[in-house]
Amino acid sequence: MSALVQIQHVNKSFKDHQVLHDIHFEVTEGEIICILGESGSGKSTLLRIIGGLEDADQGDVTVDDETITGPANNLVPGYDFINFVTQHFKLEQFRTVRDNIYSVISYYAQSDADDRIHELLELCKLSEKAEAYPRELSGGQQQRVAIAMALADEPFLLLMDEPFSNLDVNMKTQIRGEIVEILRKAEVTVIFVSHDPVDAMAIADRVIILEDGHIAQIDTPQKIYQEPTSPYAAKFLGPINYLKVDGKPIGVRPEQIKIHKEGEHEGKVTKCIFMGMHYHVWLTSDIADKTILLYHSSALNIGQAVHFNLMTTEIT
Ligand SMILES: Nc1ncnc2c1ncn2[C@@H]1O[C@H](COP(=O)(O)OP(=O)(O)OP(=O)(O)O)[C@@H](O)[C@H]1O
Repeated sequence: MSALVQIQHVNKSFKDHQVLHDIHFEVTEGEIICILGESGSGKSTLLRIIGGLEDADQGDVTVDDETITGPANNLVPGYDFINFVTQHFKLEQFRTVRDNIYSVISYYAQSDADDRIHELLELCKLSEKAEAYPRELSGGQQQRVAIAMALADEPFLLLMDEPFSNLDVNMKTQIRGEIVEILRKAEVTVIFVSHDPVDAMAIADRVIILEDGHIAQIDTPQKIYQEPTSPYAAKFLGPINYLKVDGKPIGVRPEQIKIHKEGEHEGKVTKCIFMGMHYHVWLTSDIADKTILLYHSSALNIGQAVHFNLMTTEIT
């Protein structure tokens, strides 16, 4: 597969504050990429530069071999083959679902527009809601209308800024699952920004960890989880313990620590909390400066002495 998006050595400052440093990566057609980083790390600025809504100071962005330039070079910033979805998507309240989608492609010949709307309603599982108004829809259904609208004119690239951050926590998993299914079926290339590692792991083919405007790591979620190249990248995808074994510092995920009566290392339980599927257990041990977190299938007593093994590939 060829690279649809190429970002080459992009730098960006606001006054004397450099927010992006030599950003360089490619996105293959059909890939879903998540840009993950702390607040202020430069995620939205990077997304806006890719979409032509912000000027880079240096560097190049191309999408399908077309050079993307920002507002300094375009009277109307943005490109018709790149669509944005944000958490604040706006549906027209006095238009039905069908008419909201139609508003994006009203310049199509009527029969083409009707066919496309039919396809999108099916894809986004909204066929039965075609004549409903936004106020008659659930949050997830409204989100799917926003996605249908973003896909309507068949963009090459979809840019999504924190698309799931406004969702109710209880509904987030389901809605996120529905959206990713739609995006996969549509075979659209997606770059989305999030600060939530679960979004990244549940959706992305590859994750870009942005630290203070620098790319800390780009890889699959699995690889970053198992082999992070820095403590910043490691902590972003989930809790991690830093231990010292044979004089060597290593990072170990909680699920890589197994309590066993003949375990190699010793510890003492300081806290144990029931979490549904398992207990979160905290231990003190000679091999760690801070308490160690692990998951265990049954309750342990505070003060109880335990032995444990590390089932690790090392995370340094
Ligand atoms: N138009 C602007 N003018 C001046 N500074 C800006 C502008 N836009 C962003 N910044 C600054 O650039 C830095 C990066 O902002 P950006 O919004 O890209 O970060 P982010 O990672 O998306 O953060 P968040 O997760 O909070 O949205 C921040 O320090 C922000 O204050």
